[in-house]
Amino acid sequence: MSEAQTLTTPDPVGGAAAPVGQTGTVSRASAWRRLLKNPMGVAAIVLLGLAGLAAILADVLAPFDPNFADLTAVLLPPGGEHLLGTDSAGRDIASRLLFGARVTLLSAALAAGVAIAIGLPSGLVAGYYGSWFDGLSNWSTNILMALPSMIVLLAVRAAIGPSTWVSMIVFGVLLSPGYFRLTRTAVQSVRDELYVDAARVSGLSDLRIIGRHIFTVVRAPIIIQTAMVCGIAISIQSALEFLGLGDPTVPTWGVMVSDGFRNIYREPLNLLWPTIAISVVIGAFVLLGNALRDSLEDLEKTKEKRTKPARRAKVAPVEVGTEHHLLKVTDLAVAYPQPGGGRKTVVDGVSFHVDRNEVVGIVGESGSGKSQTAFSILGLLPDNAIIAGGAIQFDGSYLVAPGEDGVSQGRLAPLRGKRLAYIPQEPMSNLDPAFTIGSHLARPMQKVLGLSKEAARARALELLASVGIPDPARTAKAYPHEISGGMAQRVLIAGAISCDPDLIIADEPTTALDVTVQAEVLDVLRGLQARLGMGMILVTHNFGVVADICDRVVVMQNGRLVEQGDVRTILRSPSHPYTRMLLSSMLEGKEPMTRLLGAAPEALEVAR
Ligand SMILES: Nc1ncnc2c1ncn2[C@@H]1O[C@H](COP(=O)(O)OP(=O)(O)OP(=O)(O)O)[C@@H](O)[C@H]1O
Repeated sequence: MSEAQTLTTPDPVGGAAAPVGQTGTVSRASAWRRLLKNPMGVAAIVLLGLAGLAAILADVLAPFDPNFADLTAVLLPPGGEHLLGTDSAGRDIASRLLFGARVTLLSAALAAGVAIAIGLPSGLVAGYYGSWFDGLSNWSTNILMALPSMIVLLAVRAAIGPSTWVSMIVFGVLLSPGYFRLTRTAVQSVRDELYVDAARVSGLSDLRIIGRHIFTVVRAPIIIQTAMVCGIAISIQSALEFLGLGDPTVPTWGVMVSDGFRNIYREPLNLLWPTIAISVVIGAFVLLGNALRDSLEDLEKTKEKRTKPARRAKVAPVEVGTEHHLLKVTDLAVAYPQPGGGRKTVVDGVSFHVDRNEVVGIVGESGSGKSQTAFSILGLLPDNAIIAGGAIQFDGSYLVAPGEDGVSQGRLAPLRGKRLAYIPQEPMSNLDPAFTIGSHLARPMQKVLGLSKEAARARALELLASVGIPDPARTAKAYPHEISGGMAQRVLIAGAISCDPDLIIADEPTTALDVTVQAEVLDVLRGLQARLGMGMILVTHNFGVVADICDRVVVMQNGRLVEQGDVRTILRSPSHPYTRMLLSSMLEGKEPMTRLLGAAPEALEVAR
C-alpha cells in the first residue's frame, strides 16, 4: 500500500521518462555514497566546493575592491601586489575573479530556481491531473520553447538595461519548459501505478500523494537537470557579457572575458583567467550531472504499469438501500466507448451481495469481467469507463445510484482506508520502493486513523506478526526489494486489515506467488477474515482457491454472471456448462494449487 492503504497497496517507483529514471527506491544515503565513490562526482564536488568557497569568502580573500580602478596600473602582468595582474581599467584581476564567482554562481542558481519554481509545480499538476490544465500548460510551454532565447534576452536587455539578475530571471522562465516536460512525463509514468491508486483509495489527499509518492519520482531527474541548467545559465550569462551586454558595474567572469578579449594582444593572460574559471565551473556542473545520473541509474528499480485512476463522478444524494447487505451489486453494467463510436460492454447485468463474515468468490477465466466488477466497487475503473447500468450499495448507501454513470468519489472517500480495503494481485509492484515496510504500514494509520507515530509503529509490528511475518521488527525496517513476494503479499494483507475494514476486496491475491507460498497466504487470509468477521470478495480464476476459502461463489463468463450460490452446492452440482468446464479443468490438474487438487467434487465437500 502506499502511505495509505487499505483499499490499499502500492508499488515501486520508477521513473521512466527522464534519462535517469527514478529515485524511488533506494535510500538517499545509498545514492550519495555511490556519488562519492565516483571519481567524476568527487572531482565535480571539489571544484564546485572551491568555487563556492571563493564566492562566500570573496570579501575576506580578495586583496582589492573588485571595482577599484587604478589608472596608473593598467594591464599589469601577474606579479607583485596584483597576483594575476590588472585589467584595462587597472582593476585587480584576482579580486574580480573571486567576486565574479559569487555573481556567476548566484545568477546560475537564480535561473535554475526560477525555472524550477515554474516548471516543477506546473509539471506535477499537469502530469497528475491532466485535463484542461495539462492542455493549457502544454500550449504555453510550446510557445516558450519556440522563442529564441538569445533574441529574447537581447530584447529584454534593450528594454530594461544591462542587469545580470533580470537576464537570469528571464532565462529561468525560458528554461522552465524543460522542467515542466521532465516532471510531467515522469509523473504521467507513475500516476497510474498501483501504489498511487492505493494511496488514492486509502483516502490520502492529492497533495499528500503528490508530495510523498509522486515527487519522489521526479526528485532525481530534477536534481540532475539542475546541474546541467546551472552550467547552461553560466555559459549564456558569460556569452551575453562577452558581447558587451552585461552590467559593467558588476564584476563577473563574462565581463572579464570581454575585457580580456579586447586587450588580447597586449595582455593575453587576462583572457585566460576568467575563461579557465568559466570552463572549470561549467565542466564541474556537467560532471556532477553525469555522476548523479550514474549513481541513480544504478539504483533504479523496475516496475509495471496498470490502468487506473478513479473517475470523478457527479455527487448524487445518498439513499438508503431497501435490502440490507454489507455490499449489494444490482444489475451492474460497465462499458467503454469505442474509437469508431458505440460502446463495448465488459460487465453486463451482474448482481450479487456480500454479507459480513462471509467470503464471496468471483471466479471466471481471464477477461470474464471479474476485475472490472471489483474495480467498479472500489472506484478504480479507468477514466473512460462508464457504469452503463445498475447500482452498488455499501452498507445501505449507494456508491453508484441507479442512473449514475460512475462511482461517487465523494461517497467513497470516507470509506476508503476505514471500511473498505483492497489486496491487489502483484505484491511487489504495490509497494513503493522509496519507503520501508514499516513506513508503508504506519503512515496510513497515522493519517487515516489518526494514530500517533509511536502507536502506528507498534500497531504495524502487531499487524506484521498477525500475518505470520517471523521477525516483524526487522521486516519493518526493510525496503520492499529486500523482502520476498510472499512476504510482500503478507505486508499488503497487513495493510489492508490495519483499519479493521468491514469489506476486503482481494484481486487474485495469490496469483503472482510461488505455488508453495500461495497456500500459506490463503491460510493467512482465511484466518484473519474469520477472526475479524469481515466480508470478503475474492477475485480469482482458480476454483481451487474458491473451494478452499469461499462461502459463496459468483461465476462469470464474458462479462455476465452465469451462476452463483453456495460453494458446496456449486462444486457438487454445477448447473451451468461453463462452471462445469471450469471445475473439470481444475480437477484435471490444470490449476495445481490447493488441497482440492485431484479431488472429485464429492471429495471437495468432505475436504471442507
Ligand atoms: N480500459 C479498458 N478499456 C476497454 N476494455 C477494457 C479495459 N479494461 C478491461 N477491459 C476489458 O474488460 C474485459 C474484462 O476485463 P477484466 O480485467 O475484468 O477481466 P478479468 O476477468 O479480471 O480477467 P483477468 O483475470 O485477466 O484480469 C476484458 O475483455 C478486457 O479487455
